[in-house]
Formats: sequence, structure tokens, C-alpha cells
Amino acid sequence: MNTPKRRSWAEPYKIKMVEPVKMTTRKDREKAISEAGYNTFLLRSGDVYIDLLTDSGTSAMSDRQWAGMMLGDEAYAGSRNYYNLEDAVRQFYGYKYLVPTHQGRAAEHLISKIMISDGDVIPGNMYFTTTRLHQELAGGTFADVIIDEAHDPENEHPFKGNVDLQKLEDLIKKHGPDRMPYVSIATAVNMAGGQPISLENLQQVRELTAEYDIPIIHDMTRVAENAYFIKKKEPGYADKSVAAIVRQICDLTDGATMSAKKDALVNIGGFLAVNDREVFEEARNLVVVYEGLHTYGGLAGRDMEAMALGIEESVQEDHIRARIGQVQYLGDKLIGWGIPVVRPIGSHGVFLDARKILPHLSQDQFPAQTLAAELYLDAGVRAMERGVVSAGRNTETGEHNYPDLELVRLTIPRRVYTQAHMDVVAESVAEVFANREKISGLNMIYEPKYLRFFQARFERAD
Ligand SMILES: Cc1ncc(COP(=O)(O)O)c(C=O)c1O
Ligand SMILES: N[C@@H](Cc1ccc(O)cc1)C(=O)O
Repeated sequence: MNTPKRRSWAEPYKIKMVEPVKMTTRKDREKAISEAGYNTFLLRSGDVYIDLLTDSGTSAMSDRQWAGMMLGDEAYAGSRNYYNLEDAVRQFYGYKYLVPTHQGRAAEHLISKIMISDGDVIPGNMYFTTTRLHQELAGGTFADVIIDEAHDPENEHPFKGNVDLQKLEDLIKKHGPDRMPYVSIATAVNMAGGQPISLENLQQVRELTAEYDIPIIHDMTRVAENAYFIKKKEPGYADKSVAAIVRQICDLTDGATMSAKKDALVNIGGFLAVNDREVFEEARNLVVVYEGLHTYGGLAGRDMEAMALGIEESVQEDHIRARIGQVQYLGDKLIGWGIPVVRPIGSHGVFLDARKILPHLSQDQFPAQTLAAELYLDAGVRAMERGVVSAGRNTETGEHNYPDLELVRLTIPRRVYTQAHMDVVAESVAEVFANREKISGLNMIYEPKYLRFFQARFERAD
């Protein structure tokens, strides 16, 4: 017998409970996507076979987390689970003060309301939809200071989440530090394709902002995933633990908003964490207006317990290696077949380059929206548009924002799907790619005012 040379590795868990998924026919899917106005957000999940809409709130919790759910202390005030969460945030992230929220955007709401005044400018390493909206609603304007490479899907820069220090300094000089309440730094930059920021770059941002006394607020939604890339790609970190790198990242910032529905492996939850006592006092007061008392912030005690445990699990090496490894597996397969995707493969999904795949469609025909609908039609795989629809409109001119990146995100939930699911997804993408020339675009027939991508409706253009 020829023994295999290659030694495979497998997921560091075994499956204890299963949820059946439904297979549908093409006819079923034609009906479902047309009723959903060609928007994958408007599909019923029962009509989806493999759900790669998002990695948000879709993780499989561990048996420890489920056990933690049974230890929920559902007291209105001072729940013991709040204190467990506070301990976890202090231990793993190092921030001093914690205000729990029901999810990430609620924390963004609080920090924007507290720190931003009319006419302020908030630099950031690429926009995120909810983050930018809360900055705008508070009277501020977002300014993109990410490196140019991040806007080029083919550029192989290992840290496409880095800040262009020159752009940042020019902006500070142009508007003055007093107009800059903070710099907004995301780890594993979502809209760029889950691209990491390096510790070297973050350190430089820290030095520059310190000169002008401008704080850094960290969108730490996928900080552990970013830390894993630092360990793998940044010289000097190979022997450091992911947990230590996470701590180092947080220590370079003054506060953070967290959607714990991603890295921290829970189905609901988030928080605002800061080091400044005054900001904390204000947030603790405001949270009672919008979310609930400051020791639960819109969450049940059991949710906070699951989050505390999830934070600990999120930095375990076996977990994070398998998580990023699965995304990489899908990405490598597609790259191997010549399908245009954002490179390098990022943290939480594989991002298809809809401009390259459908070059015959202009951005006004919504190529990424179209491609996501076609993918669903082929095999029932649900993905998400991340292009002109997500970018929204310019608040001054009312015109569409036309982003360089016109992408479809195949987002991988954590600990949910197997390698066989990834193979099915890859083959479906390949099938749609093979028939790409026959695909025509969409018209938008309904556009809501805020975060339009969630609820907009389309019809076929032909
Ligand atoms: C980078 C990033 N920031 C903020 C948010 C907002 O979090 P949430 O969906 O929990 O409100 C998300 C996801 O929505 C995200 O991916
Ligand atoms: N943050 C989640 C949910 C979400 C999706 C799209 C958004 O623009 C905003 C929020 C995600 O990235 O999937």
C-alpha cells in the first residue's frame, strides 16, 4: 500500500447536535428570489441551502457556552453574568470599563453620540455601514484613510487594513485635531475583504494620534482573526499566542465597540469598552435610555455568560486556525479555478470580484447584487452584496457612492459548516462563473432611507 504523504487536519470539534437544511429546486428558488426582490436579505432562511449571508450571530456555540446559558442570572440589576463578562473583557482585551449592548451598532450609537459633535471628521480604515451611519447621525463625516492597496482586489499586500499615515496626518492638519473626536480603527477590515492591520502600523497610528492627543476607538468585532494574521504574517510574532497579540492590539487603543456576534461566538451581544472614566460614566448613563440598565444593556444574563465564555474560546489557537483555515480552503479552491476573488483571502469570508466576473454590467446595473441572486438561484447558497448598494448615497449630492470594490461576500459562519459544504459552494460559484456572459443586471425599484442594502428591492432589467 502507498501511504499518503500529506497529513490532513480536521476541525477541532465534533458535532453533537444537527439542524437539517432544506434542498430546493431551481423552480422553488426562482419564486423565492423574485418574491425577495432579488435581495438575499429578504429571503426566508427556510429557502436557503447553505447560508453564507453573514458570520454575525450565526456561530455554533460550544457545549460550555450552552452550559453557561443555564447559569443565567436573570436579575434586573447586578447579574453575576455581567461581572463574569466584565472580568473576561478586562482579562482578554484589557479595557477598564464595560457597557454591555445588545449588539455592535448599539455600542457605535453610544460612542458616536458621546464623542462626535456637528462638523467633526472621523478618519477610519475604510467605512463600515453601521459605523459610518452612526457617525453621520451624530453630525460627523467619515474620512477614509486606509492604504490605497485596500481598494484593489488583486493587490496581495499582507496588511490591507493598514492606515496610510500620510493621509491621516494630512487630514489632521486640514481639519485640526479639535475637529477629530477619535480615529476609528477596525481590525480585520470587513468591507476590504476581512483584511488585517499590522501591529507595526497600529503602533505608528498610536504615535501619530498621541502627538495630537486624538484617541483611537477600535472596532474589535474580529480582533482575534486579525491577531491570527499577525501571528502568521508579521515578522516577530510567530511564537506569540493569539491571546497575547489580541491584548497588544487593544492596549494600543483607548476604547472599543464590539459586535460579539462574530469573534466571540454568540448569537446576540456586544459592548462598548473604554479606558476613560468620563466617557464611561456618560455611556453608562445613556445606555439606560436606549438599551437597558448598565449591567445588562439589552441582554439576558445567559447571553452575557455565553459571551464571556465565547471571548475565551475565540482566542484559542486550535479554534482560530481552523476558522481561518476553512475560509482559506474555500478561497484557494476558487483561486485555483481562476475565479476572481479579493486577495489575499481574508478573515471571515471569500469575496468574489463582481466587476471582473460581470464586466458587461455597469455599477448602475448592480453587478454584485445580481451575482448574489444568481448564486442563490444556482444551488441555494446565500451570499451578500458588498458594492454600490451597500455603499449608499453621498449625503451631500444624493448620488450613489461608487466604491472601487464591487463584491459578493461568501461569509463563513464559525463552527457551522463542513469541508463538504465548502466544496458544494465552490462548485456552485464555478457553475455561475461558467455561465457569466448570459447574466443580465437589475433595476432598483425600492430604496429605503437608511442602510438601503438590507431592504432594497430589485427587478430584472431585461
Ligand atoms: C466590522 C463591524 N462593525 C460593526 C458591526 C455592527 O455590529 P452588529 O451587527 O452587531 O450591530 C458589524 C456587523 O454588523 C461589523 O462587521
Ligand atoms: N456585521 C454583520 C451584519 C451586517 C451586515 C451588513 C451590514 O452592512 C451591516 C451589518 C456582517 O458583516 O455580516
